[in-house]
Amino acid sequence: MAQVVWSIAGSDSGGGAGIQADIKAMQSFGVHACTAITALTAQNSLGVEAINSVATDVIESQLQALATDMPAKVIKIGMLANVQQIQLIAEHISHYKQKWSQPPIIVYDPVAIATSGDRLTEEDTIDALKTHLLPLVDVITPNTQEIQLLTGVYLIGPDAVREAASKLVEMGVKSVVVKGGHWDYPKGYCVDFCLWQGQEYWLGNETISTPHTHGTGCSLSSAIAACLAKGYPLKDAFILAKAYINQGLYAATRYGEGIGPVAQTGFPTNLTYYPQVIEAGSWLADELDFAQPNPFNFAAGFADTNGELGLYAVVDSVDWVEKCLSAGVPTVQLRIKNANVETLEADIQTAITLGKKYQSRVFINDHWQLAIKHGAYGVHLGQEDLCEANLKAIQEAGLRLGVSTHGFYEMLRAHNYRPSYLAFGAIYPTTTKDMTGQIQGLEKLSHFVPLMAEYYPTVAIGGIDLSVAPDVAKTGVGSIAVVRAITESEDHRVAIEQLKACLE
Ligand SMILES: Cc1ncc(COP(=O)(O)OP(=O)(O)O)c(N)n1
Ligand SMILES: Cc1nc(C(=O)O)sc1CCOP(=O)(O)O
Ligand SMILES: [Mg+2]
Repeated sequence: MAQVVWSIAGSDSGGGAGIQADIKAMQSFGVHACTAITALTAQNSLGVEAINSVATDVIESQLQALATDMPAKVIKIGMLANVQQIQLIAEHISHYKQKWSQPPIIVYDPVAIATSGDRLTEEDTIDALKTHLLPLVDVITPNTQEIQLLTGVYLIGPDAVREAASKLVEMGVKSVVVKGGHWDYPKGYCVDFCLWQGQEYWLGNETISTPHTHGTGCSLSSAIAACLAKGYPLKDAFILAKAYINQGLYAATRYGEGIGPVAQTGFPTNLTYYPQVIEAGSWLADELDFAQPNPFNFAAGFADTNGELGLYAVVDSVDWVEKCLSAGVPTVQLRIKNANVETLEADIQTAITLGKKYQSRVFINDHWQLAIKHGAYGVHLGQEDLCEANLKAIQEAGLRLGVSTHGFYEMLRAHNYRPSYLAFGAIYPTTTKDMTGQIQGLEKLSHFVPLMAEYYPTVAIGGIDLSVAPDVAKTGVGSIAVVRAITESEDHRVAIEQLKACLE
């Protein structure tokens, strides 16, 4: 059954923003949208002609009907027309947070000013928002004007964005997404910011040239709400919502004489629409003056693997490397954790030699210095390793680079480095490694693969065994990486043959 998401917002008679946009955006991400309407605006593509706010008892009756039968996983709040409405909504949200067995996640889009420049709320609402609503908000999604209105910080650069976001956190908001659509900094680019769990995330793409941007704010926050309801972490919801808006801007058309609405298309399936993760070392990061801890850290474009990797065994000893290679596994990774310093280098050297003997690919996990020293086929690195490893040295030595990813954000971050392959995990729960909170499932895998398969060999890892390998293979992923399905099998040769057959 689809997850339920509520939108508490105003109706846009022009059909491009407000409740109308929210329902369409939520539907695009496969959740069920319920609504409580706060105002009936009279709008068209030329602007706002009237705001007819809904009486608080009428709003309350809508909330009551929903709460008794269709509680929401996520509640998106948009336009609140006056102080009475803010107080009413805050009281109800506070009650849901305390009383519901699963407290809802609150996404608040502080709709104060429409894209047309028209004000949508009464002047005295700002204080009421700060007092009553903001302390209940999990994710706030202001545009640059709205964040200025709420915090008094004028957004002249990235440090000002950070400062404004911190002020919102001081006001009680848990996470902040700042929409850069009106920012134009650096010139010609649209840069967005997210502060989540104390970490900052920056996304950027070239500004998409269209006048038809009506409803982008509402749609972005609704897409975020829908993705949160689907279980995506905020950093992934942020990326997906941004890609959704970009896709919609490319397809936007006019319906009246003025500004047309952003098109409401489906789940973004083309990498062209996805923003770039802005990281130290990249051109956009330099423009934004990001500090770069290690100059050697950034390198893009690694040697290729000449095709998909097939069955991929991840093992922790030279003995297992040889057993897998001799049984016909085309790709093997030596993954030694808590290494014995006395034997580590010899083990890595032997594994590399075995790879050459069997003319198969042997990747070395983590120990990139030894992998370079002994001429390995490739190294496999995790996301944290990307900040520490000398990527330039790996690239210049001609080693292949495989990178682990867990979700959309990490996938796009890895894409900055143009590695030799991308691994997606953990697809299923596993006992081999603690992957709490990082289980992706088949639905997400089936989004990752078509996005990336055109550019990289793809690998699925985590909890994969013979019982699920055929389903995993159906996503089109080029390789299945396993630990226990081989090392804990009764007969590794039989297991290897059966797993290989799933990929054929
Ligand atoms: C093929 C493949 N995919 C993912 C991983 C995990 O790598 P990493 O994130 O570096 O974690 P550790 O393996 O080091 O615990 C992998 N090893 N192989
Ligand atoms: C080493 C590893 N990395 C993962 C990731 O998702 O990055 S999951 C994983 C463990 C895979 O072991 P098994 O096949 O026994 O479940
Ligand atoms: Mg590692």
